[in-house]
Amino acid sequence: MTQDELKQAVARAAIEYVVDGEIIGVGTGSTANFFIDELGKIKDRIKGAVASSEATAERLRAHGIKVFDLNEVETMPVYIDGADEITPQGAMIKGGGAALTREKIVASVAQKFVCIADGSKLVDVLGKFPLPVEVIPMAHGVVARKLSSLGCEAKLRLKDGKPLVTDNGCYIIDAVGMQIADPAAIEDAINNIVGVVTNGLFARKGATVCLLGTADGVKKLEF
Ligand SMILES: O=C[C@H](O)[C@H](O)[C@H](O)COP(=O)(O)O
Repeated sequence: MTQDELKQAVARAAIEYVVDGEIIGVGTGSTANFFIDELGKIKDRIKGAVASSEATAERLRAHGIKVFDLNEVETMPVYIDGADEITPQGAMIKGGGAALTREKIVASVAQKFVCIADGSKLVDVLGKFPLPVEVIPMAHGVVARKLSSLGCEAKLRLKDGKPLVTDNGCYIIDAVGMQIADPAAIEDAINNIVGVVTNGLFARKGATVCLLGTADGVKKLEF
């Protein structure tokens, strides 16, 4: 099976977690996109969705799914999203698509986080994938220096030769080569740097369930 077929398989399997008549939290990225396409097929069963990015909102609307502003929603039963890395304990790195802050916000409102990922995303220790850190633009230099002092190479993410600008008008610094033996401690330490909006570690509130696409079928990990 190709990686896309594995992503499609977990996207289909995640439909089981959709609660009829409710608002569903929807993530960002290629796996989440496959999920949105599946959600489109059962759109009449749900009230709508909260999107974790402008790209996701656009794709949801293209399927005729109503997109709610998070400020209109107090709680939702489930948030469904991909990950860049996930451990057997449910801690994740997210933000390869620069949507980490909105993802963390929407996930914080959901009762359950269902992570959908192809098998290549399962790792024993996080950190091979560069850790994304969203920063206030005027602070990117000082934040990069402080990140470097934590033992990584801090690289400003570029797009077409210019700093990539997130949906929140901020920049992303990718922390390359960070040793993440204790994800919760690193998540807190980075979030405490002045100028950081948030970082892509989901350790404090990680996944509740992970649907992992493998050659032997979809495996379910519960945390
Ligand atoms: O900002 C992007 C998100 O955190 C994605 O969920 C993550 O990068 C995984 O994306 P993909 O499903 O494309 O591998």
